[in-house]
Amino acid sequence: SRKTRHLKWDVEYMFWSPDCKENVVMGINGQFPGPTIRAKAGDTISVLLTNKLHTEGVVIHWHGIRQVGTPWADGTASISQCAINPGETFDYRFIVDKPGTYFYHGHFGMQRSAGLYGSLIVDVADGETEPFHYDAEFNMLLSDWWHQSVHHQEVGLSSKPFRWIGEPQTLLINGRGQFNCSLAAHFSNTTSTNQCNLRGNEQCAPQILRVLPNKTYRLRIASTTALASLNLAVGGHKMVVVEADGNYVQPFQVEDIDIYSGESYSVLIRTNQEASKNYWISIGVRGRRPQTPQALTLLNYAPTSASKIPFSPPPITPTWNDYDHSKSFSNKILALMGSPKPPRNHDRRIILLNTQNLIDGFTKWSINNISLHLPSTPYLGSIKYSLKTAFDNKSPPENFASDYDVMKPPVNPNTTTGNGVYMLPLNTTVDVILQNANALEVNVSEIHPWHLHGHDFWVLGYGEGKFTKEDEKKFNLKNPPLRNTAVIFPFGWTALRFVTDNPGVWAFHCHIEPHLHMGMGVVFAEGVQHVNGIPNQALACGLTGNRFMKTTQN
Ligand SMILES: O=C1O[C@H]([C@@H](O)CO)C(O)=C1O
Repeated sequence: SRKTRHLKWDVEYMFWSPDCKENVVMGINGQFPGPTIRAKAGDTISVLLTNKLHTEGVVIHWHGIRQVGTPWADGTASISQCAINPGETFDYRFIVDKPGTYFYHGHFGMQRSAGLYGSLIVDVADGETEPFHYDAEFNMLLSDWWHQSVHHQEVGLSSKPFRWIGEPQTLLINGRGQFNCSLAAHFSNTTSTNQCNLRGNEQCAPQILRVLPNKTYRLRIASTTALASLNLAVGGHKMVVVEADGNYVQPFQVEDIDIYSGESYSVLIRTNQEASKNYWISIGVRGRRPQTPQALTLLNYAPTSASKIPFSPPPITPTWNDYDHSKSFSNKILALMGSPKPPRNHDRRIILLNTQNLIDGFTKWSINNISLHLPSTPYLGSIKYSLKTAFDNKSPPENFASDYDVMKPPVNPNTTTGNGVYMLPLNTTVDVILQNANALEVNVSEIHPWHLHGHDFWVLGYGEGKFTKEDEKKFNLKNPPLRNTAVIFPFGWTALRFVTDNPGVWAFHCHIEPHLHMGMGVVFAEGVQHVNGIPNQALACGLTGNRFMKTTQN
């Protein structure tokens, strides 16, 4: 019984107190985070999205949904569609074909950082079952929050001298965090932290996970952070990881999980601990020197009162730069037996060097020495209709200079902007090697979670230093996990493989919002001549606007 789920959404700015301090957030239908979409695999989602912002366009990306046959609904401004103007409505209509834990978010400017996000949960189709058992589930959408407005942040990032956004003030769980107090001040040895005095009905009050003893719970955890890499632990409870980015994985047990921006996991916990106690769920920052307190909430065993403080302090986040811990977690993620396997060989290999650079003194990120600057006409229309002046037709480089030292800052940090695309013919197997490098400062290389639109890819492996031809011998072709986001570790590389079976124009970028703003992404155009039925409204701007707005359907 496949059905179409019709939703009507208004996007607007509103006052909200995500971390007990009032601010302006982007909300949907008066809610922050936006409404959770719940559907069954095979359903069609139709979101009639009205832009109620007074002076800005908006688009929404359905993160992890491949948009097979509907590339114009991917919600990427300048890539798959024109931004929706104030007062206008766009119908996002697409099929959710695979069960899993997903989310949606703004993909124009830094609107995701401004709070434009929500959860998208796809259950198995009627008559199907998940390959694991659980009694009930909870949904946890993780994000990070700054007090400075996103406009202020964008101007700082685009200024000379560069002004970095710094670390977040607060981590949020389902849009809720505490800035000026702690739920666990009792356990703190500093007196500067106040114990929170919340009634529970505040916008910043934590959502408590109420559980029954001796049951199995599925925690659906997704991260839409603007910057922070996170680690999550449940005091006194082990977790069994069963899903990653909407794909089943070989179950494995851990004490804590790392989750990077753009990723999602399902973990199972068994409520087999003493039922007269409560337990902390704690989330802390990884990969960057933290200046943000842990996010906390409670696992509350019925019938114990939720106001009973746990017996033990919150689980401690592993040291921020303990990358061995992170790598060990990443290497445990393997596809569940029976999952689709990658082709044995690749047709094309694209190596992408990630560097921090300067353009006329402005700080940028570049891929093979080009910092992405999106054109005003969306690629989907300009490629489909061969509007050659819409963007740079020269293909971007597929590799970088062989003498480049990834362990040192760039010898010549100067670079240029560009908007060229990688043209990918249909039905080819593409390998992408993401190569990390030293940033502008000596001995600094950062984590970058890379997200691909329109596809899942197989993660064939991670390695240290510069990728060499020898490294491909170590690729996992047996049970590599399918994902839509994969991290590159400092001074390392990550190898991905995917098959070009989905006509459209797909962004592939660092999911750290300020890094994308600074140019850290590329664009793949895949069999665009096979795309038919682009709604007029998706192209009503730039050169396609001039050309096509008079006809009814392209
Ligand atoms: O893009 C970034 O800029 C800063 C720093 O490199 C310069 O201030 C930082 O930590 C980033 O991730």
